[in-house]
Amino acid sequence: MLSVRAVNQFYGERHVLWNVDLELAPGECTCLLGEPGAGKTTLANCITGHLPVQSGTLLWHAPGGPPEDLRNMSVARRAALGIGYLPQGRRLFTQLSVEENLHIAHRAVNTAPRAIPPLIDTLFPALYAIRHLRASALPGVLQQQLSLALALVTAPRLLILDEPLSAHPQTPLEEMALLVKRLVQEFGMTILMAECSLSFIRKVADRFCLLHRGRNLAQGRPGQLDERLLGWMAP
Ligand SMILES: Nc1ncnc2c1ncn2[C@@H]1O[C@H](COP(=O)(O)OP(=O)(O)OP(=O)(O)O)[C@@H](O)[C@H]1O
Repeated sequence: MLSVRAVNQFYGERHVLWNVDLELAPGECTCLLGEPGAGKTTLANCITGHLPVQSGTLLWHAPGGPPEDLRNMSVARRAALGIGYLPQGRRLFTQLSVEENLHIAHRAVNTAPRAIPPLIDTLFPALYAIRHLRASALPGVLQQQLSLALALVTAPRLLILDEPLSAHPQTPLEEMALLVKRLVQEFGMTILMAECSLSFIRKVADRFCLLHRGRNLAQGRPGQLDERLLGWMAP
């Protein structure tokens, strides 16, 4: 799905990602681990196009087509290819309705007629039922569902989630884990998720990639996670 090779990124003079490699296989959930400041959000932003990379390659593998280099593509073009992003923190238009928020997110990558895909109704029936209400009028848990729905409304092939548990504190771990598993198993999405909760990672991850100070420290299956590497993580 996506091959990240030898990616380096700087903030000014500061070298933040050092020759990072990451291979995302289709239909798998890969968890990106690392201490605060390890570079997880930076890597996510390099993939979505919100940050440029200084060197390295980002190859997108579409079924049946040649690999495409993402580096010179805009955020919108990458989103149109199928990269969805749920950043940390809620980004809603609070004065607009649920439906208007979804239409804006949908239209950002799709000029097709206004329509909310059935995926949203299926995953978030309570939210869909009150889609005419203003986002500001929703209780916290439904605002969190709406921010998730905004990342999903384009039916991405690769969904990048930046610390969804801490960004959605009112959504219980079990519920979030169930959602992630449904996205992978029922809707065939590939997921890259920055996360710090080990118990959550063990529930949903097919693979992990551990960053430390911007470098790949280890990659593999969750069963290979070495507890000695993870002393900084939440249990
Ligand atoms: N806009 C910026 N300008 C300069 N330095 C930055 C910027 N954003 C992040 N950094 C620095 O880059 C490094 C990597 O930050 P990043 O946010 O990618 O880490 P992270 O692993 O996502 O951390 P967290 O778990 O706290 O979100 C950190 O040292 C951080 O201070």
